[in-house]
Amino acid sequence: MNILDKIIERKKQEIADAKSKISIEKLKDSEFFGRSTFSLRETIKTKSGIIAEFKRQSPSKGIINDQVSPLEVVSQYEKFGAIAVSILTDKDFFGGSFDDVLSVRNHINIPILRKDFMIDEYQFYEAKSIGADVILLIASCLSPIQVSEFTELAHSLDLEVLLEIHSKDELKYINKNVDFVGINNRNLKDFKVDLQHSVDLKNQLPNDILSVAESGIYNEEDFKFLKEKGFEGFLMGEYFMKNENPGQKFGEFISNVTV
Ligand SMILES: O=P(O)(O)OC[C@@H](O)[C@@H](O)c1c[nH]c2ccccc12
Repeated sequence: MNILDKIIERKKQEIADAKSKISIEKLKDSEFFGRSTFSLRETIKTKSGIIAEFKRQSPSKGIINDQVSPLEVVSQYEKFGAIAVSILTDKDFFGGSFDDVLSVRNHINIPILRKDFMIDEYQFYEAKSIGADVILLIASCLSPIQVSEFTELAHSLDLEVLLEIHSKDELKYINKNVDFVGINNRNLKDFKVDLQHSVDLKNQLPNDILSVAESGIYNEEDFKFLKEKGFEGFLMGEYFMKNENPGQKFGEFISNVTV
């Protein structure tokens, strides 16, 4: 069984447990449920930029950084000009939690992407209840019909949708309602990173779609290469997180590239 299958199997269990503890009606009582969200789409339409990620660990890298708090990191991401932050909420494989989002929501004024493996409607209500603005749909975990139904549900909750694809076969998941298409430079099944593969795929996207280059951007050259190819957004985590002070590292990086 590949790692993605393992994650999904575990996720199903986790969702079943969560549902038995907290009903959707209860999630709707959250102080964040009725808030109006920040739009990443509006920002990215007028300026490209970096979505900076808070990630403690990953299945491919093990522990990346478990010494820093989400608040200290994402506050600096915002201060130095991230257009949004991404926060992993998967616990077992990425060391994240809902608290990581909850603890920063009232302290930053840019969109938060709840980064998780979305496979059930329940998770969209969860995302809304913790104060997320954007959710990720990973094509390789879903069917095209699920992508279109989940997109509708997300929009009804005022959440924007980043659809992640990795291969040519997944182009069929794109529908005109998704807000952005992310091309993952990393293959989630074997963790290989290939930037050229992403550029080739980008060239096959519909013209009017906003695109985000995701993962494996490890230096300024990688960034410039992808920027030149026309991506509007850049999702970066490990490169910042592996430092003692990820926010500071982000600040240095962004001052050395043209976003
Ligand atoms: O840390 P990196 O290589 O900069 O990657 C960030 C982000 O793209 C990556 O965490 C990611 C992209 N898609 C995902 C899906 C699930 C979990 C994680 C991810």
